[in-house]
Amino acid sequence: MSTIIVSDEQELVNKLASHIETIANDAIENRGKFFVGFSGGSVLNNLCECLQTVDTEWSKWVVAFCDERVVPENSEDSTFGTYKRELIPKTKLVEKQFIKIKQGVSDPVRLKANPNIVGKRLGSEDFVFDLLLLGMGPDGHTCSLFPGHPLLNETSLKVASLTDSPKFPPERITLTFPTINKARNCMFAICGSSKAEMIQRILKDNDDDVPARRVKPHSGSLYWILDKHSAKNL
Ligand SMILES: O=C1O[C@H](COP(=O)(O)O)[C@@H](O)[C@H](O)[C@H]1O
Repeated sequence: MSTIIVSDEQELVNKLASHIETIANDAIENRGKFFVGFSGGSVLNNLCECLQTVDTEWSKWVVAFCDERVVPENSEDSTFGTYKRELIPKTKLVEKQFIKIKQGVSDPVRLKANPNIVGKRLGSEDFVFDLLLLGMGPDGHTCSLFPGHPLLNETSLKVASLTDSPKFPPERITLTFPTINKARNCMFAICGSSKAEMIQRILKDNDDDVPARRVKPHSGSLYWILDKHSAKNL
């Protein structure tokens, strides 16, 4: 595991950019494509900023989501919708490179079908993400895997739906730990003192009750890029 502590958000954005560029270009050189998972929440702004400086073959990228909120694409809560508005116009990524969920589906039967659609697009049993770019909430959740939620213990589904997210909106689709922990690289980018207590519980107290602490790639690399405020208790 690598823990990288930087002085401010701008430095965090620069570090993210250089790590993403290295991992993406290595994947493209060795396997011809780069499979990456983007997160929502505050890390989305850091990613939209840093990706504009990355030097890569954009056409080789395939982008999925670590989690997505089941809301219409034009909602400001839609993770894909926000990347569509904030990132696509500023890079050479195009919409068809994104593996999206069916947006705005709210009835439980169709919602349950959504993970299958996403799961199919993620390919065969041995599908592996090259990189998951992860955030963490002040309660320690990552993706849409919340403290105490039964999905923390999911062992068979690659992608799951939930209708009881404690954070708005309640209906979401999320990668599960079996998929997350198969990734070649998992990279958290965390800013702000509201995350300091959870960072302490994860990196100092080794507290497995915190969902983000359960990100432990089996044979991949784990990075925590922290600003000095989130790292203040370490
Ligand atoms: O709801 C979500 O929250 C987490 C953390 O977001 P933050 O705004 O507290 O940084 C995010 O990683 C996840 O993708 C998102 O759907």
